[in-house]
Amino acid sequence: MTDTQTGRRNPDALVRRAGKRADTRQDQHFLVDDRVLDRIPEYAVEADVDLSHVLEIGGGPGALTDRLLGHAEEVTVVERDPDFAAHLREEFAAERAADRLTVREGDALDVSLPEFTASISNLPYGASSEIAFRLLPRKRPLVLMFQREFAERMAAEPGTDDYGRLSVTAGHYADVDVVETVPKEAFDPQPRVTSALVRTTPREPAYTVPDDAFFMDFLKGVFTQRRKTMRNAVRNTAHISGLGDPDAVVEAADEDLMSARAGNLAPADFADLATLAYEVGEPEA
Ligand SMILES: C[S@@+](CC[C@H](N)C(=O)[O-])C[C@H]1O[C@@H](n2cnc3c(N)ncnc32)[C@H](O)[C@@H]1O
Repeated sequence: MTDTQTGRRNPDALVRRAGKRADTRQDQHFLVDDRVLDRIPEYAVEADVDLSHVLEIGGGPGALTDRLLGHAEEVTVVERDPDFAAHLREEFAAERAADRLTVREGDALDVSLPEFTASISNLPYGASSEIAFRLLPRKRPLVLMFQREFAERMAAEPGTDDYGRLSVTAGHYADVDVVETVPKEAFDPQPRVTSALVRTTPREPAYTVPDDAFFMDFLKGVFTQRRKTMRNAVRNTAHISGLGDPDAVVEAADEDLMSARAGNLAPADFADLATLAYEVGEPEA
């Protein structure tokens, strides 16, 4: 199981030992490239991230979990597949690592997440955006594997085609760096797409918004009308943002911002606008 030269568990052997075929409908594409696996936690170490309690979403057979236990004091893994959750508990039970590892069987979109100091994960790509929107407001450093296009949208700058709700949300909470592109060959079974690792560093202080949930809904609304002026987008998407009086927002907001399109505004502009909208636009309670 353990490579005697590197002291690392062999990911292929872990997959075999899990005694289960990967189900790609559940986004089960496992990392089998030792060099990539070794580098992932290093991206956190080189940024001086506090690794006292690392959250891993989607542990699978445990090759990344093994690396995380090599760096973190405590690791919590959330895994939806009951067989892999049981496998992870068993795999590390015999080791001293067992008392540093908590396995939570469940869906990362609805299990309660512990207080963590960082999240390092090779995510299920089908749930990337929901998981990112769940993790970013926790304002903790993240090292996450995504589909490459998703990573590029997350890091996109205003005025580019890739810039959207995801870029604004990510840029609102954190500085975002795409630190590595990972080829399909690093996984088994191979995904159809190229992957990329993103590191986010929380902004301190973040731009403040009065209510995170309202902010997310406001962004969702105006970006569904990204080709319209903000004036029209704010008015037309009140059913999404929950604004009772969108006209009051348009009246009170800066003319230039209302004449711009969502794709050209910076994260700080959205924070200001959402704050104003929350104050004067009668959002749903
Ligand atoms: C891309 S694999 C990564 C596995 C392992 N960490 C690795 O790097 O090889 C994603 C894992 O997430 C699990 N998963 C899929 N959807 C999930 C969800 N909604 N919540 C929690 N785990 C999920 C899958 O069962 C799978 O084990």
